[in-house]
Amino acid sequence: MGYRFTDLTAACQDDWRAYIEHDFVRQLGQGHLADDAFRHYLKQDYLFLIHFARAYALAAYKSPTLADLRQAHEGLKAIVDVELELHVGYCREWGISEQQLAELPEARATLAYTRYVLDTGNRGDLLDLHVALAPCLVGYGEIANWLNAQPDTLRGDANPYDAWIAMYEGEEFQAAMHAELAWIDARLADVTPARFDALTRIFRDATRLEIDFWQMGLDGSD
Ligand SMILES: Cc1ncc(C[n+]2csc(CCO)c2C)c(N)n1
Repeated sequence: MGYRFTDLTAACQDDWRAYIEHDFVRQLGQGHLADDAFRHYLKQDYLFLIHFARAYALAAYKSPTLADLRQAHEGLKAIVDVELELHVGYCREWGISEQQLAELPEARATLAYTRYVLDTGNRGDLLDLHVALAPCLVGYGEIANWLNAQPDTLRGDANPYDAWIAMYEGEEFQAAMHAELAWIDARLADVTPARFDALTRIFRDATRLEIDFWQMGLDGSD
């Protein structure tokens, strides 16, 4: 007993590295990711964010305390009022209109990942749901930090994806990531080994679905 978040990543180290260091991420960092791969990713990510907002609404429903309810409410507001607006603006810069976003067919990788998270939250409790969301929240912060540690990562105007890296290395996002880590660490401190194994399965599934999401971007698959 006395588990921490790092025990989850350690328990599925190969999948976690395959997610953080995926070819999509490497190519984005080096600035030579194909435009169309990034556009496909951006479009599907719009749908992903909508379902992610629903997952925060589910977290509100699953909240046993006022503090948890407030946290879920803040997360939902941040996605609906800020992130989705930013995303729509970012898509526009990449030539994707709001009309196009509204009419998008959902790719299988998006369907699989988002519905998996919602189903896990429905079946389980608030900790199950947070663990299903963790690869998304914590992973993107770690990806930005990993990219910054690579000598072949290109920063500034020379890299068309610089703004993407900047968003996730930014103070605000990194602070949200650390708050989530602290929340999960506090909950994991007193789970049993059997419960930790069950949470590890959720974390691994969600991490593998993140890998599929990157691969969908590279392959342009629907
Ligand atoms: C497939 C996919 N996975 C993770 C993220 C990152 N992300 C989405 S919502 C959110 C938290 C916002 O409060 C974060 C970090 C993404 N955009 N797309």
